[in-house]
Amino acid sequence: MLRIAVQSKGRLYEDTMALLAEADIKVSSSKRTLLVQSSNFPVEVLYLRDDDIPQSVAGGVADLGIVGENEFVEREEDAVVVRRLGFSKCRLSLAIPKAVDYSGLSWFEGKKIATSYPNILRKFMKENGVEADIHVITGSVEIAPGIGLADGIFDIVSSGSTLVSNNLQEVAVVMKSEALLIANRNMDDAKKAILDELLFRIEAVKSAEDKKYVLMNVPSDKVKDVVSVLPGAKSPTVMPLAQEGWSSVHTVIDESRFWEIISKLKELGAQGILVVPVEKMIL
Ligand SMILES: Nc1ncnc2c1ncn2[C@@H]1O[C@H](COP(=O)(O)OP(=O)(O)OP(=O)(O)O)[C@@H](O)[C@H]1O
Ligand SMILES: O=P(O)(O)OC[C@H]1O[C@H](OP(=O)(O)OP(=O)(O)O)[C@H](O)[C@@H]1O
Ligand SMILES: [Mg+2]
Repeated sequence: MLRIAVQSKGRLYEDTMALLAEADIKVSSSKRTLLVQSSNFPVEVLYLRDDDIPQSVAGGVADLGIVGENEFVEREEDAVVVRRLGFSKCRLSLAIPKAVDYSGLSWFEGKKIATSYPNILRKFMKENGVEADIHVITGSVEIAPGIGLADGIFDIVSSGSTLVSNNLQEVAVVMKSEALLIANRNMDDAKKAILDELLFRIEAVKSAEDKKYVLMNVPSDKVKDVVSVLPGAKSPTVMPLAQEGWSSVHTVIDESRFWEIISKLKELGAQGILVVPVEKMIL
């Protein structure tokens, strides 16, 4: 049995649970139980605050964890990054009041910066030869300059709307972050085998993300032209239709490319185009 540490609620929770569900790993998300066994896969989920996930994995309380890169780097715990998961994308940035005329990093010399990420900030400031006064607070960082608690902040930015509503400007991006799957260094072979199966499933889910299965009817004399405008496909499937002179063409493409080629397909006489989501893909 593998134990996987997951955020109990917050920004990571939903995408993490969705990933497990797509990998067909059933776990009830009963809010009061902190340790829940899957009913159809040898894992149990330990629900924690995200701050505690790196340490629990490094120390072996959990075998695996899903945590933001920002939190993992900040905690400086020793665990293996097994896979980047592509969700909860954000960045850690320095921001200062909008009214300030920013002159570059040296502006922060001697200034007070509020943050929940002192280790990352300290390292960055040291590398850049700036001495600042780092003030640690655990939340509501963006209001610190407005209430006179600090001159600037170092915090998570995604859309930037929290900065805007607090009259702040982003002046430097220090690191980019996304959710990571991390693992304890000392898993035994039985646990590694379960991890391999889990990774196989995650791979299948991630490969299918944004992929569409496209089916269309094409005049048989245009099949070659249609195939030549279909991007990336290894080799589309071409089948005769019952109606003579027509063929059915099937392929898998990136959703983003679909809109580029749709008009070309129509020009070539493709009809009855169906676009179907792909759930899993084993390459
Ligand atoms: N606005 C955002 N957009 C995208 N990802 C984000 C955003 N805010 C946070 N994250 C990512 O999600 C992680 C968890 O954020 P959340 O705000 O839920 O943390 P928290 O308040 O510390 O939760 P906890 O109660 O578990 O300690 C962050 O460490 C970061 O990696
Ligand atoms: O750039 P934005 O899109 O505005 O996102 C950034 C904000 O999102 C997070 O907070 P969250 O909304 O999770 O609330 P919290 O402060 O309660 O953690 C983070 O702490 C920032 O404050
Ligand atoms: Mg936290």
